[in-house]
Amino acid sequence: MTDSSLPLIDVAPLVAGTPERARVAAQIGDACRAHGFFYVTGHGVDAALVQRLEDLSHQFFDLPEETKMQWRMALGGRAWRGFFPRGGELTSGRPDWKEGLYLGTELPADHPLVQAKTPVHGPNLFPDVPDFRETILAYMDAVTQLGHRLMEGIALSLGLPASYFAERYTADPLILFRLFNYPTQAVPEGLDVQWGVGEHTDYGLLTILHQDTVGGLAVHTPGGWIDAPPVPGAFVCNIGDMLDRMTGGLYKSTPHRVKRNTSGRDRLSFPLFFDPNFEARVQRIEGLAGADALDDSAERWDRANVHAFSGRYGDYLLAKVSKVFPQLRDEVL
Ligand SMILES: O=C(O)CCC(=O)C(=O)O
Ligand SMILES: [Fe+2]
Repeated sequence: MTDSSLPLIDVAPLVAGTPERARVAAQIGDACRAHGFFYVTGHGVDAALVQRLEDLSHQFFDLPEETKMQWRMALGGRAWRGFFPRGGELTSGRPDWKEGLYLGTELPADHPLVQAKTPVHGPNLFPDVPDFRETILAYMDAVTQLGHRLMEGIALSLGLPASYFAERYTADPLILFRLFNYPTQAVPEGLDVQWGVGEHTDYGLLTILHQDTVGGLAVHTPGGWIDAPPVPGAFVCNIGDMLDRMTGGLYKSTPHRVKRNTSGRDRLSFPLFFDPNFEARVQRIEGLAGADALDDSAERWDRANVHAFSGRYGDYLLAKVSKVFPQLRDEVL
């Protein structure tokens, strides 16, 4: 256990594909039914790679804002990539007190999906910090591989074949990745900021998050808000709206938020969103016991009923993202 009540799961057998992975899958299943949040260790992602990404991210965020604005999101166009400044992203209409770099699977300009102007697909806007590009790409690759293994565990935990999600949704997953910096600096007078990130659920299947040692993430469990403090060497995983939708609410996408950082040190966090392919049509999994697909919109942060959604994952995502970055909506939609 950790010093919060979220479970810590050693996923080494799942990563290695040994028979003990059934036991790991059962632990993941318990966590998804109880909280939708868990920590993973034994994940095989190189600690030195994670440390290198932290060091380079500090180098980047320590640059003057006008330098970082050379890589601003407006220049990323439909690919939805690049830097956004403090207060530049909204949750439920209010600015969050964080800055970030939006990234995703690196696709060249002549890739068919980019040629077809598919939103959120394209080349990244890599800042001019030595080794940053290579480190980001290596990290996204390693954590995406982990995402495939964790989805196998989630499938097994539902009594499905390990390849269930890969066959339907994630052979070519949509990977969005963000580097966030939560500045410890005070919020300027007159800006209506309450949180580092306001309460929300994630949109897709599974989020795999590295956070540094500062802390601030909290999870809204059925029993109330609990902290998800940093656990050295562990990733925090949580399930998103599409898994809630597919499982008929058996695995809930759990609301979470990040406190404003007043620690005296900037806080870094790196969420990687492992999501269905943009074109995938999201369907309910047949025959799951206990899945009642209850409309819980009255209690949800966004008052939405995820079970009423049908269509392409990409459409769900775009509808959400345009609320977060209203200024980019016209560019992309
Ligand atoms: O920074 C964190 O700890 C969480 C960020 C988050 O919830 C998100 O980006 O969806
Ligand atoms: Fe989140």
